[in-house]
Amino acid sequence: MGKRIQGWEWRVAGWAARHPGFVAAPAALTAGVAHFGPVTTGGVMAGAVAAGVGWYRGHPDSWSRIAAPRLRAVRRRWLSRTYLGPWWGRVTEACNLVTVHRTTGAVNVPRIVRVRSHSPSTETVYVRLLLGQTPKQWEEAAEALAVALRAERIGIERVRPQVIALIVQRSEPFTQVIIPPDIPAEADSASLANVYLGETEHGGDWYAPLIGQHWLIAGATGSGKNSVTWMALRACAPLIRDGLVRLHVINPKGTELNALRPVSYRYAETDKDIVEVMTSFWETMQERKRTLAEQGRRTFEMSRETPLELLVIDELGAVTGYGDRSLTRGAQAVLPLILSQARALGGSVIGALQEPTKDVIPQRDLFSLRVCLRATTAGHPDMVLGDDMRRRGALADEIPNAPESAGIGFVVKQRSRTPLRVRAAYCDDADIADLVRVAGWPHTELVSAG
Ligand SMILES: Nc1ncnc2c1ncn2[C@@H]1O[C@H](COP(=O)(O)OP(=O)(O)OP(=O)(O)O)[C@@H](O)[C@H]1O
Repeated sequence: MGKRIQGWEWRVAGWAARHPGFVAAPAALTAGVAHFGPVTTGGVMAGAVAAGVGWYRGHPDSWSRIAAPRLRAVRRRWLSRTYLGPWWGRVTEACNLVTVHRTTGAVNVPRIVRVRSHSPSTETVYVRLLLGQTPKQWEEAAEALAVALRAERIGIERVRPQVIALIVQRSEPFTQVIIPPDIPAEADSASLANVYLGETEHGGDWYAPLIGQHWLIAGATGSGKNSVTWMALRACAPLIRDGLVRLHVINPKGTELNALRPVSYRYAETDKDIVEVMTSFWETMQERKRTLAEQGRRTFEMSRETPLELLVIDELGAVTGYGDRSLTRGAQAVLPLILSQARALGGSVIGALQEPTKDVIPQRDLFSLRVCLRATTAGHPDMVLGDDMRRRGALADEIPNAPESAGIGFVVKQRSRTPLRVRAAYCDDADIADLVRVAGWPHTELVSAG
């Protein structure tokens, strides 16, 4: 007893039940030809193809959102050998992802439930776990799987208790610099609830809220950290002009961001000025707390009386960690307070960082958007994005150190805790000048420190 395995006809029937399209399509075709004749059936099929072409030409956006992922998935699933039974069986066996029945000796291969391909460079393969398997086992095998499937990298995501998704990155999705859209002539607070930053690996736009949020951008030198900051400031430009956003800029290196000096409410480069600007930022927040209490309001609303106070810190590491003691002591006295309390009061922080070590970012979780651009060591992605993020695919340390890869990095999709590859749009000098022009006119109340 116990040596028998299921007959092949049952397995075929099971497969057909799981893939009804393979039975339904030939059946419908045969029935169509028998019933209406080959000409009519051919005509209907040609009509369907023409409708598809019409959709593709007429509404490319909805086509790429709805039809393309499915069609690409069909091609990947059935027309390349990668996910076909025999090869998939070999790959999973070689990566120790099959189980063997103790008595029958039958090899159980994890089943592919569905394939979707949201962008030409990636596909998401939904796999049903075998009894006794854990997603962790797949995470550990991700690197071997990537080699076997000839992918650049594979990320694992838990979908529901027994189903995981393999996010298979075949090639680099970002081969071109992303040009930023025009600065809006008019803007309202809604535009800061959804700031355009660039593109995601799925070919969609990358947005993040800024109001009531803090952002942390980590990346080695030359990784393009400032692009994210510039994109935020582009969204703010008309609001800065209208007095609805006030910029507090801390620029210890005195580079690039010094273009913001004319449009900053407060600007600092030297240690003394930096401490002063940060302290006064905190005082403004305390003042705001009193104002809101007097007005009997519990939440902040952006207005000329209570503008969004935006603190931009280039080189957060120098300010909180390895700078002069007078600087770091002063900064450490107020920054934790700002990070923990300013959000509700209309204060946001954007901090850029080169070396994301623990002492430099003690309050990582207070930053709601964390971007990890090219990193110099394998430990950095997890330090910025959270535990296990590198293993799940945030291979920021493998982004090539080349200008062609600048602005590429990872964020974490909060709901699924999965890394998402993104690329920030690139503002060149002319774009920055444009931003300063829009934000500066007719700015009148400048108070610059330093
Ligand atoms: N988003 C981007 N897309 C394409 N190229 C970019 C992008 N951002 C930056 N670059 C290119 O990469 C180069 C380096 O960028 P940049 O000096 O701004 O990086 P950084 O991380 O801010 O550097 P640092 O830490 O040294 O200030 C730029 O000269 C530019 O050519």
